[in-house]
Amino acid sequence: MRNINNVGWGLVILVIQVATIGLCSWKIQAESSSSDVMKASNAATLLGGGEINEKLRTFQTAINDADKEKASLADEPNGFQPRIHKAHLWHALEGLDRYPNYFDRWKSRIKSREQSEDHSVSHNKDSDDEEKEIDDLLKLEHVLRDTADAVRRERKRIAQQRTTWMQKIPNFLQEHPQFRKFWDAALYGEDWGKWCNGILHPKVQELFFTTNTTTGAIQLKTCSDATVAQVLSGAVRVEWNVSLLTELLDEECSDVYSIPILSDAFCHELIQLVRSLRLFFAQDTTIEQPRFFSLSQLGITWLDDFLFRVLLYPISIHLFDNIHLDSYHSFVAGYAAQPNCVTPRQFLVPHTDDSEVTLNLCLGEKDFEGGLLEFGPMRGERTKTKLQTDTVQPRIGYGLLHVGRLMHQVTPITSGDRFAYIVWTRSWTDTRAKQCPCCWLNHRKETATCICGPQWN
Ligand SMILES: O=C(O)CCC(=O)C(=O)O
Ligand SMILES: [Fe+2]
Repeated sequence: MRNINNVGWGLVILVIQVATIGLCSWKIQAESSSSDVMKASNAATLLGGGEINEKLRTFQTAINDADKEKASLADEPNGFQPRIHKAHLWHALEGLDRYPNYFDRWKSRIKSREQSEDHSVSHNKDSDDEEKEIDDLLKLEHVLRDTADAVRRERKRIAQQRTTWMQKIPNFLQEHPQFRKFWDAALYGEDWGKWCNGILHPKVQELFFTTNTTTGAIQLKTCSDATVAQVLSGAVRVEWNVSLLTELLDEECSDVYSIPILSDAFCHELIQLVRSLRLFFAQDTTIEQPRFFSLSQLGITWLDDFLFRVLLYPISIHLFDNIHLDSYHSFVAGYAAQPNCVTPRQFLVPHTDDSEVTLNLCLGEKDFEGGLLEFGPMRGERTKTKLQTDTVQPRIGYGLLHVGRLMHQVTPITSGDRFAYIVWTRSWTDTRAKQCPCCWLNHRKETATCICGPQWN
């Protein structure tokens, strides 16, 4: 384990790869090229941003086997299939307002195909084309409406699921009154002393908090006037200075940092809570069972708020090249050699997370064996293809911070139970906004086959 001081901050900065033709640069490029064309030619003949955007498409319908079935269901004389080809949907969404001639691309193609297919039939081609154009617009509208409906249905399902779970909590607390404090709203508004009492790891306590010599109140060092409620709600932002963080963070392996967060005792209490909740819910056959519990979704939001606002948000700014996180999702994952409903995993395959930055906080239990974390290369980097054997032994109460793009896996657990409190965070302004998500997922470096690439624009 290396102290972060030794590696220097230059090395810890994650270089986010920006796609050669990222969305933003693509827009700027398209606009400036079109204005050049506008100047050089007769503006009246150029519609929708200039001829560079109105060039004839040479799109070939190339669909894989899985899509063939769907395709056969679609009544497609002209190849415009926004449900199947995301490029069609993308261009219609991005292009319609800026390129009013969008559908003419397809119209011209249909026209030439029809002409070459049937020279003998003589009917009014212009009106046929117009019908197809309208047909395409309707098709697009249907796809958009169906997608919006699916999103609405999913949101409703999740909201109902949460309501059902929340309605069960009073019964749970009647059976398990010892867990009432987790739902105690007073924790939000009270002074920081409560945080130091039993919840936090002593090292965090010592470095993050200070005692006001006149009032005796415990305060957060870097914004001493802020109350717990102000910080947890995001009304007051926490900013950690580099020297404080260097004292607290260790680099466990390349691009993975550890930080002490929770006390052993509190980790143990959390495990008891999760175990009891799972067993309580499992008795109820009338409700949909969550695979993993998210404490926030069950009404305990203060812990996630604390992890996000006091640690993840301010630390990511320093650690991961000025990433500004804006949302989070957390869950507690349980592992055992013989998986069961409380600990459904035995190991975890190599993967990357659906997150910008991940916090992986080990809760224990004590003495579990196996369940090591192995970290590999960054997704999108071609150079290393095999998962490296950078192994990290999770420590109770310690969190590991890494970007979601870093490959990782969990080795099989051989004895005992292992629980990890995982927080996935997202940011609208970082990797996902700068790089085409599809290229990112497919390790694609060249843009030739990307719908954001030049041949499409
Ligand atoms: O259990 C762990 O330590 C890792 C879990 C994880 O990577 C995940 O759920 O995405
Ligand atoms: Fe993961």
